[in-house]
Formats: sequence, C-alpha cells, structure tokens
Amino acid sequence: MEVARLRKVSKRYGRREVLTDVDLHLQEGELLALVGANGSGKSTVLKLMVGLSRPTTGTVRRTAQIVSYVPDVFASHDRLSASAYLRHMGRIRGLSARAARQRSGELLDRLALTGGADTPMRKLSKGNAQKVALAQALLEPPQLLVLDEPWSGLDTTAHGTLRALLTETAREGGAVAFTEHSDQVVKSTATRVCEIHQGKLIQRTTTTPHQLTEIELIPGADLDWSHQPDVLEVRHHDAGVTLVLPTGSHDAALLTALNHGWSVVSVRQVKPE
Ligand SMILES: Nc1ncnc2c1ncn2[C@@H]1O[C@H](COP(=O)(O)OP(=O)(O)OP(=O)(O)O)[C@@H](O)[C@H]1O
Repeated sequence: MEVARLRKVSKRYGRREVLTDVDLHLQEGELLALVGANGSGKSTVLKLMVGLSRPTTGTVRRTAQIVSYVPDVFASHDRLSASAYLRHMGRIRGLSARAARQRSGELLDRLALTGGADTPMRKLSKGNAQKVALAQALLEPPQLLVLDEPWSGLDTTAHGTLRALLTETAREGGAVAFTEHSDQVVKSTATRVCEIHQGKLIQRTTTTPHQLTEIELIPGADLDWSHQPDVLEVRHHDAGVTLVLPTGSHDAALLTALNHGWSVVSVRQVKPE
C-alpha cells in the first residue's frame, strides 16, 4: 500500500526553483534512498514528504498516520537527559510510561549510546545526539520513517545497527526514505534508489540490497579499519575485530589484513535480515 505520494511537485525558494515536476511515491516495506549532489534538493524532498515544507505547485498526499522524521542535525540544547527526553516523547506518542522507558532503553542499548543516558543532552557529542534522535523516531514502529543523512556522525559500530533498525522497520510494514552520500551504504540498504539532478527526480531501477560478508580478525599491526575503503561496520570484541563489507569488496580487506600481520579467523556471508 502507498504511504506517501508527491505529484508534479515543484519547490521555489525566492526566484530559484529547486525542484521541478517531481513525482514520487513510497510504498509499505520500501527502503528508498535519495541521492544527488550537495544542494540538489534531497532534504527538501524529505521535508515535503513529512509536511515540514509545502510545495510551491503540485500536491503531497500522505496516508501514513505514524510519521517519524530525523533531521540531518539534531542540535539539542536541552537540560533534559536522553532518557527523560525519550520518556517524554514516548508519552506524547501515546505510550505508557513503562513502555516508553522500556523501548527507549532497548533502543539506546542497541545504538550503544555513550556519554550517558542520564547526562543532559546538551553535553552529548554530535554522534550520540544523533543516536537519541534515531531512538526518538523509533519509539513506536513508524508507518513512514524519513531520515536525512542518518549515518553521518555515527561511529562504524552503530552503522550496522542503524541498517538493521531500518530494515526491521520496513519488514514490519513501514516505508523508509533516507538521503545518503555513500554509495556502499545505499547499495547495502536501499531497495530503491532515486537521484535528484538539476531539479528533476530520476527513478533508478529497483535493487536488492547488496550481499554482505563478515570477516573476523585477530589484530596484528596498528590499523584503523573505519578508514579503509568499503568497510561498512567495525565491531570490536575481546578476541579481535569483526568487519562487515559488501560481498565482492572483501578480498581487498583480507589482503590489507594479511599485509598488516592480522590473522583471519572466519569469513562468512551475512544472511539476509
Ligand atoms: N529554507 C530555505 N530557504 C532558501 N533556500 C533554501 C532553503 N532550504 C534549502 N534551500 C536551498 O535549496 C537547495 C536544495 O537544498 P537541500 O538542502 O534540499 O539540498 P540537499 O540535496 O539536501 O543538499 P546536501 O546534500 O548538501 O544536504 C540549496 O541550494 C539550498 O541552499
């Protein structure tokens, strides 16, 4: 079922037309990635989709009742702690105090909030504030979940968790739309990709997210995997490190590991979630 539709939407800021005749629909269970150059109008499409901005011409129709939006920057000057803020947002969304506490605790654990759920939010780093914004959006399963560059600022450990949370939302019947600059992240998450170019929306073919491979390694020489090409996720554990990469890109990572004296414990394909 369709949850949102933009029909012949144009958007002007002053004299400048940013979007021209954009037609876009979003279905339950979809993970739509919007890509395009800086300033091409991706955030504008997301804001139109959730009703934070109005089209200059054309129409936006939304049938989703539960809509969540995660902006690109979640600057909180709040004295409230993350846990108090999430409980409060949960109550606004109609959850009982107990359910709100339980769900927000679960989400913050999964996203591995560091810096303390009980510290005032204004003291949280950008990445941790982003985790609180994501938890807020997922307090109740959204029917439409819209996220503006949600991976930016997140540590590589949280990358995989975010991908899993978005996939779960889609599997439960929600529609997800997000913007992202990394081609690898788009390929490993989206089921459909649209590009905005010179104000026009170009539909790309439907894709299935790339197969992923996990490599478990025992450390050798000093190496920061989060800066290696194609590495989507780095998980540190007592015995070593687990990397997640798109299948096909993992040979280069294995070579880098061996060249740096790391030992390979296992290489396995991640089962589709
Ligand atoms: N409120 C506004 N008033 C005036 N111009 C705006 C406003 N919001 C966005 N713009 C302009 O519209 C264009 C598209 O902006 P938008 O933020 O949608 O792009 P984007 O594709 O999300 O960019 P990025 O990848 O850098 O986040 C830009 O030129 C921007 O300067």
